[in-house]
Amino acid sequence: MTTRIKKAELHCHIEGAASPALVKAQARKYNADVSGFISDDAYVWSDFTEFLVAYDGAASLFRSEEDYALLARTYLEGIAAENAIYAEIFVSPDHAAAAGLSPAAYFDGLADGIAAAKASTGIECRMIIVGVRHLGAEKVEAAARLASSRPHPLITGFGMAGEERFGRVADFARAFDIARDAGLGITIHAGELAGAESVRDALDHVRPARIGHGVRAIEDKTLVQRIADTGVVLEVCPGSNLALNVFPDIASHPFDRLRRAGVKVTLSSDDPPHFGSSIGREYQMAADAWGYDDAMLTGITRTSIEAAFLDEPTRAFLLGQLA
Ligand SMILES: Nc1ncnc2[nH]cnc12
Ligand SMILES: [Zn+2]
Repeated sequence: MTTRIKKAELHCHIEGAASPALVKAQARKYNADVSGFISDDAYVWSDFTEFLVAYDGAASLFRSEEDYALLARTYLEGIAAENAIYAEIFVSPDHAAAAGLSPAAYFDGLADGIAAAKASTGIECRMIIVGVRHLGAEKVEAAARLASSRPHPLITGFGMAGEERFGRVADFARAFDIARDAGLGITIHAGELAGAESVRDALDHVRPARIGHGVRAIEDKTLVQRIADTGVVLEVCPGSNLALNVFPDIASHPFDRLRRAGVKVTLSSDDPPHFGSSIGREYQMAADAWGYDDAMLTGITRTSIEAAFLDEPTRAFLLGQLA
């Protein structure tokens, strides 16, 4: 069993971490109807486009600092119970604004939840502001400018999520230049819904430290070698890739092939309750599918913490817990 392995998660959308039960409680609080995307305590969607509708619907029910503090604390205490010692969460000011929350209230609410979970479990957490690709380059640049103002000490990165098939990566290059120039860690979703060319574009135009997913790079051997040579870290989310049918089954998932090719791979759950997953389940699935032992899995956690958008003292402290 992998329960005793110390874990880390680099790729989890905080609005996507809200369980159906929590969203239903929020719906009662705000007298909202969620039957369009929740049924029998499960999210209801059949493809990525419908997933985004459910995601946005859930996000719309977190409307105050207290709501977000509850969401962050619930998620972090839940993964700490699975022996996670570190997490980075994607936070979306565009979703908060759509729910009527200012960036400051959004970040303060999340930070309150992060502090509460750290006090109760010791888990460390940092935030990555994401632009939403299908809202267009102007909105993503606005998110990058917000991130570059360094609005909260726990915000250490900038990324982009949303519909990968919208627009071209080059359209967003300026947003990433703004964020990189402000000293933020850079990650971008690529190679999930679009193929190897999406990953190549991300490397060429964004020069990220990490790529969200990146798994369809496997379609191009020279690209895999380029990723291995450059040391760009992949935030791999196998449960998400199976649920969204990026790959039909775990046997065809390229996680282990990428690792054997020298690519730095990590494990995350992306939007855990949507995909019937959690960081604990991702580690167990890796152990079951690819025969990873405790040392291998701890090595994956070490890769995550080495790639984390973190200050060095905190990184050293976390790595010390793996020794
Ligand atoms: N898997 C995913 N891909 C792109 N955008 C997302 N937002 C939340 N989950 C996502
Ligand atoms: Zn994601």
